[in-house]
Amino acid sequence: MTLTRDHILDELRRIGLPDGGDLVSRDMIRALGLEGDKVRFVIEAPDADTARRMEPVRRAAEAAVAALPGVASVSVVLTAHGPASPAAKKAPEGEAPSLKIGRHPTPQAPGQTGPQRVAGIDRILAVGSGKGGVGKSTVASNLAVALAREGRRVGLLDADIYGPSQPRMMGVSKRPGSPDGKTIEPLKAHGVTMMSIGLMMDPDKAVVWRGPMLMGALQQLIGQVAWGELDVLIVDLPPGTGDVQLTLCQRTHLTGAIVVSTPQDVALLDARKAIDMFHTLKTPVLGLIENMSLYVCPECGHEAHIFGHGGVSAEAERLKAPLLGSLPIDLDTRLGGDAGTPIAAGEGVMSDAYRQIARGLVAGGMA
Ligand SMILES: Nc1ncnc2c1ncn2[C@@H]1O[C@H](COP(=O)(O)OP(=O)(O)OP(=O)(O)O)[C@@H](O)[C@H]1O
Repeated sequence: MTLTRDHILDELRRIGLPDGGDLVSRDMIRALGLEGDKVRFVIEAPDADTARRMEPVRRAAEAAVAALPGVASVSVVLTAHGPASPAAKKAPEGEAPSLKIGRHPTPQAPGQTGPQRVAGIDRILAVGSGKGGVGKSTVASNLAVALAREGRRVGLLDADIYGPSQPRMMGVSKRPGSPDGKTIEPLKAHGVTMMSIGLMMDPDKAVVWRGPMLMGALQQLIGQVAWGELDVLIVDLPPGTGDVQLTLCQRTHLTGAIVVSTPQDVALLDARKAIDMFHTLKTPVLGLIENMSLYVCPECGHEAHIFGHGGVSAEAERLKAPLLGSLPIDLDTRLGGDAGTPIAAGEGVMSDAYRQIARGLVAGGMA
């Protein structure tokens, strides 16, 4: 018999807690890892006092899992879901949310199957890319700002759990508040209601979440943030085809996905994988955006196709999906993103380009 996570969880269900329930039913197991014959996991107590009293439980859990056939070593760490750090308490928004971001996802209610709509949000657009660094987050933030300038009620959710960049790009750093400890108050920037997983985490701590915790975090960010009434929510996905994409497409009713790519072949190969994933998950691909398509020399006006030319439009044709726009390499786009003022918030050629993409989406009923 091959050892699986389910075997371990079944064993942990037998470990009762002094105040009722067991380690699994009380949702205390985190980061359960199984590598060959080595098992490791974390028991997360609700507070430090409880954690101190739970040392016998930790030992019992360790012994129980060590006794399973096929287990050579077990490492169990006991931690507490502590109060907010003093730095967070000092945040100008008042109390930091006491929400536990990264908990396990809640199962769908009986009778609920397939992707669910989110109350108050008319459309959800996922912005994805096959490869990192192609400008997906830049496009997501600028598109959000351009749509807001068209009078749409726009939300921007930064779901790039491994490298959230929207706080920097949109120029927000406040920790969101949670007056009732249940809902998270989003922030507002450049006319866009926004929330980023990056605003809920300690920026100095590495993220070590595994699949279920990522899914729980995403569920919370969509369902527990007080988005209000939105015409469109733009979700900035992590690059590639991982758990976040899968969860979002399977659990949430999406209007569709927009895939950003640079024109060179390697980026396009990865973009194709992302597109295939959306097709498999039955999420309509609404169109492609080519980023960094052209460089115009500011000195002499010479045009250079640094990353190649025509690849994204050919791909769009092959897919029978529209090419929503082509955006050149532009220094001010990069500077604006780094400074927290997306280029689409100002005036000029790039802002016009984003306005045109935004108008196309509105005209097509997609935003
Ligand atoms: N059209 C552009 N012209 C110039 N710089 C750009 C352009 N688009 C994006 N950039 C810059 O390229 C860098 C990467 O962009 P961005 O973070 O948006 O990519 P990403 O695909 O979201 O990356 P990741 O997946 O790693 O989050 C940033 O510094 C951004 O300012």
